[in-house]
Amino acid sequence: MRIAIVTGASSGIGRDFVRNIPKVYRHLDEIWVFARREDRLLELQKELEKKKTVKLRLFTGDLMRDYIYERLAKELATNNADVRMLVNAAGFGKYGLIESLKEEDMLGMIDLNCQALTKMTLKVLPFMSKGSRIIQMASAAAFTPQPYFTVYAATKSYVKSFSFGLRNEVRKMKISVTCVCPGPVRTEFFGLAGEASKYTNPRMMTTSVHVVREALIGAIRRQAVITVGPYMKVSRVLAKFIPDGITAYGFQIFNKYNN
Ligand SMILES: NC(=O)C1=CN([C@@H]2O[C@H](COP(=O)(O)OP(=O)(O)OC[C@H]3O[C@@H](n4cnc5c(N)ncnc54)[C@H](OP(=O)(O)O)[C@@H]3O)[C@@H](O)[C@H]2O)C=CC1
Ligand SMILES: CC(=O)[C@H](N)C(=O)O
Repeated sequence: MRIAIVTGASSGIGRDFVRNIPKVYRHLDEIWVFARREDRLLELQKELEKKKTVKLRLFTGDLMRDYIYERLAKELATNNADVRMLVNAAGFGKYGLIESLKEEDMLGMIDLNCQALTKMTLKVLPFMSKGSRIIQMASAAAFTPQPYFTVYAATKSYVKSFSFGLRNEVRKMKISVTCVCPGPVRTEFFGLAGEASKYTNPRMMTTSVHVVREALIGAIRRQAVITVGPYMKVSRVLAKFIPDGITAYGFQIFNKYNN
């Protein structure tokens, strides 16, 4: 069975991947979608049923718990799955001073953004074959440390580094890995992130549809990294030349100025 797997499918970027993957992969049998909110996944399933594009198989549950990977491992094996595309889009960020954030949220970002993404990749990789593609959602926050988004930015640096390392390891299997680094995107992310939206320039905001389009084009071309939008492209170049200490200090000043 030829499938795609998408985490974070109940909203934002992940949901738009599910809507758009069938346009570029026309011979998929199913897309397996992961998120905690079953009502959202059922809505998406109905939407795709109406369009008669591809069947969705729902994996409702928490990616920070083991049961979801146990079910996945069983279903991959029993369905003789050939995973053509894996998209790791589940993630969250909490903005604020370290001492004001809850420890469980900070550790949760590491668990979901890094550990769950890694676990999903490791579980799925043996079921991928020549020509398969992996898309990892990082962020422009991966380019440099960001005070007040400290843990979130650190998790995204991990995703970027993991993606580059993995890309080189799986090249011999003809599997490609693309790391996607958008700036701010208008999704539910900012509803959960705390005050992050207060410091976000609306002109820099883009849509999840735009991010997904760029990501899918980049993945088809087997690009290593996709930086979405002109501001983020400039940030990426600057981050290569300006020492981390200076950019981190810049973020801190900017946020103080806004307080
Ligand atoms: N929005 C932005 O500005 C940017 C986002 N990104 C990254 O893109 C990715 C997608 O973000 P975006 O679409 O904006 O955010 P959303 O908040 O819209 O979506 C997050 C998704 O992750 C899922 N999720 C969260 N926690 C868990 C969990 N414990 N187990 C399973 N699923 C979970 C949510 O589903 P549910 O709640 O139903 O479980 C939801 O489907 C993230 O990795 C984010 O860091 C990168 C750059 C910019
Ligand atoms: C939330 C994000 O990841 C975004 N790149 C930002 O820094 O606002």
